Amino acid sequence: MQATETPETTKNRPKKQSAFDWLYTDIAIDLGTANTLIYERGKGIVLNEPSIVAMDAKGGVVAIGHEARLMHEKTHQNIRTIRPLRDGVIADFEVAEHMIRGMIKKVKKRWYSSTRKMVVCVPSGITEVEKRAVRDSAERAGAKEVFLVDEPMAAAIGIGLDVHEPVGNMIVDIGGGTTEIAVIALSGIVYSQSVRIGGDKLNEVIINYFRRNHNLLIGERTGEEVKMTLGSATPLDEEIEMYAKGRDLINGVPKTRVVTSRDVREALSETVNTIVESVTKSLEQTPPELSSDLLDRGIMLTGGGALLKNLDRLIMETTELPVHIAEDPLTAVVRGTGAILEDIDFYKSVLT
Ligand SMILES: Nc1ncnc2c1ncn2[C@@H]1O[C@H](COP(=O)(O)OP(=O)(O)OP(=O)(O)O)[C@@H](O)[C@H]1O
Repeated sequence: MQATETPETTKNRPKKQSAFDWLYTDIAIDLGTANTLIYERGKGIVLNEPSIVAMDAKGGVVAIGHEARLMHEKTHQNIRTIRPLRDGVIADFEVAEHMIRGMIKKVKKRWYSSTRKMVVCVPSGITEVEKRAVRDSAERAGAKEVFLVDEPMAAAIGIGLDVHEPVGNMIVDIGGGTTEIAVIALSGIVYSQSVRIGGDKLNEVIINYFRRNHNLLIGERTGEEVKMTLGSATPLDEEIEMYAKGRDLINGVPKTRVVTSRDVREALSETVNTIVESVTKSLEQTPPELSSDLLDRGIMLTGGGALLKNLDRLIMETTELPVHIAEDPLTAVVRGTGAILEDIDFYKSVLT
């Protein structure tokens, strides 16, 4: 893909550090449950691909990212597709390492260049052991120096908030595996909550809905497509419908069923409400002075889940606070991680 210029890349062009600078690449990586994005110092976002690896029976890598996603759920016994991250954390170390290595290879300047600095974002709720696993995977994938940053902090920087200010900001980052809710002030996370519910769970709920109500077995990709097309948190001005294809569970033949946005909303409501309840719980835990900042600033939604129709409206109605969806919510975290990479000294205090 073509590199995306951001204000950080144009403002902070990398200074040459040594005569051998061209031999190295410094990167920032948003290692997500659903998508992995890479930002290269001085260039911007250079890779945005699904976090999937296709492997053969002998453990060799067949494909990574987009190509592997096309094979997902369509493989035979000699190929399997694996998503190495679950709930925001690495679930399969070996495959995660292959994936990081393969993605870095895709964006490498030259075959002989190596990765020097790597800034990686991690969910704020992960354990020290899980953090160690991320660091080890990054190092084994070739990084000489690894820096970790909490995802909501990276998201806040990515959407242009001044995280050093003595003012409270609430970020709700809804990814594939986790929802991260954090109140940030003075370069630190004052309060955070990481719920292991995200877009994947919503897909699963839709798959179960079809199984229960239509005796139809649909795949993960179809479930996600239904969610993105019809899914909503509150009634739509104009309700919509679509056809979904799958396998009939009674006679085993391929079938098509019509599904409406109303049905999908009903199926999603319990999970969506859990996300909203986590936001209200976080508000209850926010210190009063920061809480009053939120009255003016409101809540910022980032991550792909922020795009679920009317989710902002539901959170606004429930909390009675202004709710904003970040511009390009799917890239907010990597843009922030990239901004940190561009000026590590300035952002030293936000690194974990
Ligand atoms: N228009 C949309 N409506 C609803 N959900 C969407 C939409 N677009 C993307 N998503 C969902 O967003 C999720 C991916 O978001 P994102 O890339 O921010 O997650 P991630 O960083 O990979 O996950 P995590 O942060 O949990 O590790 C997927 O579950 C995807 O289905």
